Amino acid sequence: MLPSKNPMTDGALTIGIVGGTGKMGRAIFHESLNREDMSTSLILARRADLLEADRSFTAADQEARSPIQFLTTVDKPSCRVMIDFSHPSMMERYVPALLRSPTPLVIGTSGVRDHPGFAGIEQLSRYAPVLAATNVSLGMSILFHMVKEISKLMPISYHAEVLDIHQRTKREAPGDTAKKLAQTLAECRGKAHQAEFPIVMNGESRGEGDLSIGVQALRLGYGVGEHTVYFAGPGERLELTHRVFDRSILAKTVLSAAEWIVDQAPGLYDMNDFYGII
Ligand SMILES: NC(=O)C1=CN([C@@H]2O[C@H](COP(=O)(O)OP(=O)(O)OC[C@H]3O[C@@H](n4cnc5c(N)ncnc54)[C@H](O)[C@@H]3O)[C@@H](O)[C@H]2O)C=CC1
Ligand SMILES: O=C(O)C1=N[C@H](C(=O)O)C[C@H](O)C1
Repeated sequence: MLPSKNPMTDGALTIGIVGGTGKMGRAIFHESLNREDMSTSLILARRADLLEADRSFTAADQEARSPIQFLTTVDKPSCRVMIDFSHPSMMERYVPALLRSPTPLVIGTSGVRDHPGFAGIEQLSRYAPVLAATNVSLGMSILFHMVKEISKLMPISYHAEVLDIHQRTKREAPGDTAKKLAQTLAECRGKAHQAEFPIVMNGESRGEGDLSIGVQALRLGYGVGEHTVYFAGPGERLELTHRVFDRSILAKTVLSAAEWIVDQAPGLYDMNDFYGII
């Protein structure tokens, strides 16, 4: 680890941001500037993104309390905790370094669990604490809890569907949260009714007695994220919606989660562990 030479940052928790050029990465960096007890020491991104973002990075560097390393590959982590909100392909650029020098990690990038690089994350979790966070919002952790409870009560004849709405440029459609909501519905409804509830993407018209759980995605506009779980039966429909209005609230939570994860024992954690939700 690089020692801090700046009295302003001595004792501060140093963070590395993978995907620091992206919407979440920038939000996390800017929130870190509001934290006296934190300091960004490393930003990892693709070369093209670093070059494109050159001007704003110069400004970011000037705004920061200590010098930032801008890297395309990490050889030795110069941070106490790494934070990854990027693309699954980025894992190969820093996970080997974290394995060599076990370093706590918060990873919120979508699609990582389906990527071969996740084996490295699982390996890392044997030596350092890792928080793999599909969705960092408190409201979303509570929504998952509600979905589990409602699934026990909802009759088998009621149809369940998930709608995922995100900004036009989001890469995944549907996203990880929507898929995980559908999996949770399938598991919990399956257990409650001793039946199989298949998951279908972009579900078309189905028979009334079809138990499948459809997942739909809309990609439009510039907002953050919105998920709705529907339960519909004769003459009624229950809708549970979670909306994020501002990325800065996600970034604040990520920093609190980073602070939390450094104090945990090695292992793979999720946001329920952070929030203390069973
Ligand atoms: N867990 C959670 O609560 C949240 C998760 N996310 C996830 O975090 C990730 C980043 O989200 P945003 O910042 O909105 O995305 P973005 O598109 O604004 O930024 C993506 C970042 O990844 C980097 N990158 C590296 N390789 C890439 C590739 N092959 N293709 C595209 N980008 C590449 C880009 O340089 C950039 O820094 C996504 O997977 C998103 O779903 C976003 C918000 C909340
Ligand atoms: O890309 C995003 O923005 C988000 N992605 C995550 C997902 O799709 O699960 C979480 C959140 O909805 C924001």
